[in-house]
Amino acid sequence: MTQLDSIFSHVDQNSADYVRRLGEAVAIKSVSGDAHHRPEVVKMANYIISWMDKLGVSHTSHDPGFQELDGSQVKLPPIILGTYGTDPAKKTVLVYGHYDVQPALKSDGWTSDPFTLVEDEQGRLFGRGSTDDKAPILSWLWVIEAHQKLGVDLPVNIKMCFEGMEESGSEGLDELIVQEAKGYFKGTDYVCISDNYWLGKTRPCLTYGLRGIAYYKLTIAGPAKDLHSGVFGGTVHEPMTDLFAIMSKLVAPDGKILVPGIYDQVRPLTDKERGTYNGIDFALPDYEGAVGGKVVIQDNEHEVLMSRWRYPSLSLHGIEGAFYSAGAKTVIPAKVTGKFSIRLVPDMDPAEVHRLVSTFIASEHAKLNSKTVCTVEPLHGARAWLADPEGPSYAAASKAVQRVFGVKPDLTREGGSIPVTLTFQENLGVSVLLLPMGAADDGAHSINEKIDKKNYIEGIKLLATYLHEVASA
Ligand SMILES: NCC(=O)N[C@@H](Cc1c[nH]cn1)C(=O)O
Ligand SMILES: [Zn+2]
Ligand SMILES: [Zn+2]
Repeated sequence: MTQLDSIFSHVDQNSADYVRRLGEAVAIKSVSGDAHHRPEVVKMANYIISWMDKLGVSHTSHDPGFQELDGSQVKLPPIILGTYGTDPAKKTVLVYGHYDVQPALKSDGWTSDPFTLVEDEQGRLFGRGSTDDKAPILSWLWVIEAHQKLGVDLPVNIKMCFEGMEESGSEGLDELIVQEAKGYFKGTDYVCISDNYWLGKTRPCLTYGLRGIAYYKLTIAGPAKDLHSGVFGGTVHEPMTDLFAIMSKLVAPDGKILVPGIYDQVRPLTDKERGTYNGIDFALPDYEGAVGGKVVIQDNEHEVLMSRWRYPSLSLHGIEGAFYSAGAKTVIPAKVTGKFSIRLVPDMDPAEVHRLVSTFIASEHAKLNSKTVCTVEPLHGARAWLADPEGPSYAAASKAVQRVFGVKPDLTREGGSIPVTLTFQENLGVSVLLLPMGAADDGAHSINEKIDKKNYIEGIKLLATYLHEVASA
């Protein structure tokens, strides 16, 4: 039996424990976007630290300071830097992940409590953060534990960087990476991140590109207080009317962004790039399954992939300050804030995007001839990331996929954003690889987020095998 064979059977034998521990982590409501949950985010950091202590991973916690959230100063959760092994004869792999999660309420439409991990008869593990990103970050720890339990030498040194603000703009992380590039992060040979998803449900993939993001708050303020629409309706400029008018000018129903100049910065499509879409294992019906309805704009697979990976998109997310409860309250909201974001692609620059967006919104507001006050505030911005999927780390990951799953992985890009990928690539000057565990239908950020038990357990084996392959690369 090889070392990896014994690790695989150890992982299989301990699968119930891994699921139970994922349940402990999911029960911690580490929602970074809500100030009320900040103590839970810190509790999740402590949960990880307690495992690091048990496993002999040395660690330091970095305090990024405070952020302004909902009008008050809120302390940011720690960035945890861990070190396991410092053997100069071994390669060093830096793994990154995040322990915060998106918000979730049962009333959003979850079939079970979002913070109680529930396994169904198909082996799906439902719970907020199950796939994004709690199972992946815990898996790195289980890989270390498996080696220790079996007395197998881990063939690489591992550095770990786990943050608690990824879902809310990664506050303070870039600064720490720049500051520690020649300190803590020195000696990193490769970066590996498990925080995205396969393209479908069966074939694993290696991911070499992500879109960036520019997130906005658009506020329209009018009267000093909410008004009775029977008493004042028809006599005042209404913030909600103006907000709807402006937000409807940002994007067309066919997904085209209407902000003038926004497509000028997009890198042109070459024949070489077009060729990379051939042979990717991706089917429209499966995608519609993940979407949960027949509402896909494009009518062929390549166009869907290009629209997700290499063209920008603009999504309207919500409105703060608007009446949304049951009943028929006849209110004129005094001040409303629309939230929207633009996913950025190579070569879009967040500063230039901000200039175009704020100029356009100011001119659209001026056209309304309204006495309301309109302000646009960028919340966070990050450029797109694109790597060269060649070299020892990608080759090692490809071999690992073939060893664990018996198939060659697809090479993919993705439409989401993990801003730290570019920061690592530019500041550490090493290859960055995304090695996902979850499947396309996991529903990250959505209701009923899940990870399939099979993906979790085989994912632990995948990360272990990747480390062994990297060591011999
Ligand atoms: N798993 C990565 C992920 O979900 N990233 C978020 C990052 C983000 C940016 N602003 C709010 N969240 C994403 O939406 O892509
Ligand atoms: Zn994530
Ligand atoms: Zn996420």
